[in-house]
Amino acid sequence: MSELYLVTDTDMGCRAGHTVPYIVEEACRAGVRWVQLREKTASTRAFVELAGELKRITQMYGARLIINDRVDVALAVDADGVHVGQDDMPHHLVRKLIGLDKILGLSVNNLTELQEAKGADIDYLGVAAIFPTATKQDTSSLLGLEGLREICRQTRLPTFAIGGINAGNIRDVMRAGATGAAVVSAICGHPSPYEAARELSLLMSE
Ligand SMILES: Cc1ncc(COP(=O)(O)OP(=O)(O)O)c(N)n1
Ligand SMILES: Cc1nc(C(=O)O)sc1CCOP(=O)(O)O
Ligand SMILES: [Mg+2]
Repeated sequence: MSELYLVTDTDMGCRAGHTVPYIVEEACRAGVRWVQLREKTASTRAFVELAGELKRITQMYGARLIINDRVDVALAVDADGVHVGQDDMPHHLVRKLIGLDKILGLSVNNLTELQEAKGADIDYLGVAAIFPTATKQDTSSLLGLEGLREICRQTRLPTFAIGGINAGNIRDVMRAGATGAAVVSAICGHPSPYEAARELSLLMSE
């Protein structure tokens, strides 16, 4: 199964002429099985409606739907899980709210945060940021491939690298020991999300 993880961006999709449901369906058609709905400015109503639409699409393809930051939205649409970072709701409270059966992802940006996450009831780590990215403004300092390699070496949890990953560097990311790679612009900003996802999947399995 492809461990390519699509994180959505409505504005970026719009600029490329795509809606988020279109991007998600094309990516799923290309084999993507991890989808995170990330909406930083949408109203709660719009967020829930989009999440419901993505739930139908991801279910059709057997892909997981993860909701960024918002436990309430995840619960409202019975999503597969939630992804939180260091400034979001603490992961132990998220776990309490979503229950044991849902997927919980946590961002770690350095080795200290990795240590703090030891023993926590989380299912995977988002390891960030690997390379420079224009997609998120408030990123932590860059880990680079060396930082990624060290974090992967020190954990048994699945690791999804994120930040500036594209067709030119995804093989290096996988060689550094990541379980998978999470991307926004490489798929959402591409003229063909299907072709982009196919190429990335092929490269990461080489
Ligand atoms: C897979 C994955 N990894 C990291 C992040 C970043 O989460 P966070 O630090 O909470 O930042 P925002 O995405 O909420 O801006 C992620 N979303 N997904
Ligand atoms: C959602 C997200 N989190 C990051 C972090 O550093 O925590 S970087 C990022 C966006 C990654 O976008 P792109 O694939 O276009 O570089
Ligand atoms: Mg967050």
